[in-house]
Amino acid sequence: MYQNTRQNVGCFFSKLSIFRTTSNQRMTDQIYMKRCIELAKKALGKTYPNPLVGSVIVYQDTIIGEGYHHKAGENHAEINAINSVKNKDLLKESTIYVSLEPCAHYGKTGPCANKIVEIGFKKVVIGTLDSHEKVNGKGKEILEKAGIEVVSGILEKECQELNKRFFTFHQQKRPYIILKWAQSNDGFLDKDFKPTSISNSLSKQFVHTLRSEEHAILIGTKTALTDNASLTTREIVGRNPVRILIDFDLKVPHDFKIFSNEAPTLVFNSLKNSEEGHVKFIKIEKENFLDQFMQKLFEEQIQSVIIEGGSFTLTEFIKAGIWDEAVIIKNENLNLIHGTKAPEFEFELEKEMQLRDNLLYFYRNNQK
Ligand SMILES: NC(=O)C1=CN([C@@H]2O[C@H](COP(=O)(O)OP(=O)(O)OC[C@H]3O[C@@H](n4cnc5c(N)ncnc54)[C@H](OP(=O)(O)O)[C@@H]3O)[C@@H](O)[C@H]2O)C=CC1
Ligand SMILES: Nc1c(N[C@@H]2O[C@H](COP(=O)(O)O)[C@@H](O)[C@H]2O)[nH]c(=O)[nH]c1=O
Ligand SMILES: [Zn+2]
Repeated sequence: MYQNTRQNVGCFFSKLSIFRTTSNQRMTDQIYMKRCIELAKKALGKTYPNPLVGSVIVYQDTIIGEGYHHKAGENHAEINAINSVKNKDLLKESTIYVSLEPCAHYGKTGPCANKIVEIGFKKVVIGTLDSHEKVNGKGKEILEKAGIEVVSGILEKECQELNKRFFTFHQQKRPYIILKWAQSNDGFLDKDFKPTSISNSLSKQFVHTLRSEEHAILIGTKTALTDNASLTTREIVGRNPVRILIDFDLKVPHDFKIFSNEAPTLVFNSLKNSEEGHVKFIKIEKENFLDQFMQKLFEEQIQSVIIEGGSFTLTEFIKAGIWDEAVIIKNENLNLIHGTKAPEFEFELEKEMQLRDNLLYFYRNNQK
């Protein structure tokens, strides 16, 4: 009996130590995965239509290589991480961490899963599987079939959040939609229907950063006509998003800033289909507009859109429930009394931020 108890206690402690080792390993994996996410984010806004991916290579608890995907057409994260390792002899004894499942298809570069097998890594740790139809578990399968130990789902939620645009695009066959506007204390977008500066210079820089992170930016006809908006990221260093204009009757004159050669522009209209330099006109019916629009943006491979207004355009998306995030900038010291009313928007606040006298409210659509 005493012997049995000792055996049971021994068994309990050995199970506990296995549990401790596994949970320690999981915590270690999370630390390296966090670094993969950090690396991937360096290319935020620059990889379209590709996802953001980061990778680190670990040999005996030391990072010996790091890489991330910089731009579509260039090396994938894993390849950049492998290339960064000085002593390639260590690779066979190393673990490669990657925030997204290694690819299994021939795109502009060869499959990373094959490269990992060819090198013969000891272990692969994956953040999240890739729902892109060309990968979707196939990368993991290649690795496992080659006898490599694969662990997946490390910081899975964070890795999915990292590629929220990419996943929404492939799973829902539409771009990730962010609504954004600035309103006065009394709820107006402008004074007397004329362009009005509501946000301060810090918010403006913040908005230009948001613009640089998204694939495209959208405005409606009236905003283009009233504001002569350029929709660039000139307040910061960052890429200009693709500009999208809804202009059924092609009312916006060709010499307006939205047609400048600083970025490509897509004009959704009811008159013509044509490509004129960096401006593409896409014909669309008014009926059932939003569904058709989402489909056409999917065909154009637009992965995310920040919608900057005006009120009519924003409200159409809010009413249809087609949005993923919203950012509202409020200037509480400004009353405009008369003008374009801000969209009606009553959703649960996720977080807020203060930039001098501007309050920024952030929302996420949980009702999709
Ligand atoms: N403070 C802020 O953050 C912002 C302020 N503004 C201000 O807002 C004002 C303009 O806003 P608003 O008057 O609401 O106009 P919009 O800029 O939203 O333009 C509305 C027009 O766009 C076309 N359109 C857009 N979406 C759709 C759709 N889903 N279906 C059909 N047609 C569509 C229609 O054109 P058509 O009638 O030709 O068919 C519609 O009349 C401006 O004064 C501007 O300065 C604008 C943006 C942001
Ligand atoms: N007035 C206003 C905004 N207006 C938005 O910015 C667009 C102009 O962009 P750009 O031509 O690049 O300066 C304009 O058409 C409208 O969509 N945005 C804000 O953050 N705060 C503001 O106070
Ligand atoms: Zn790859």
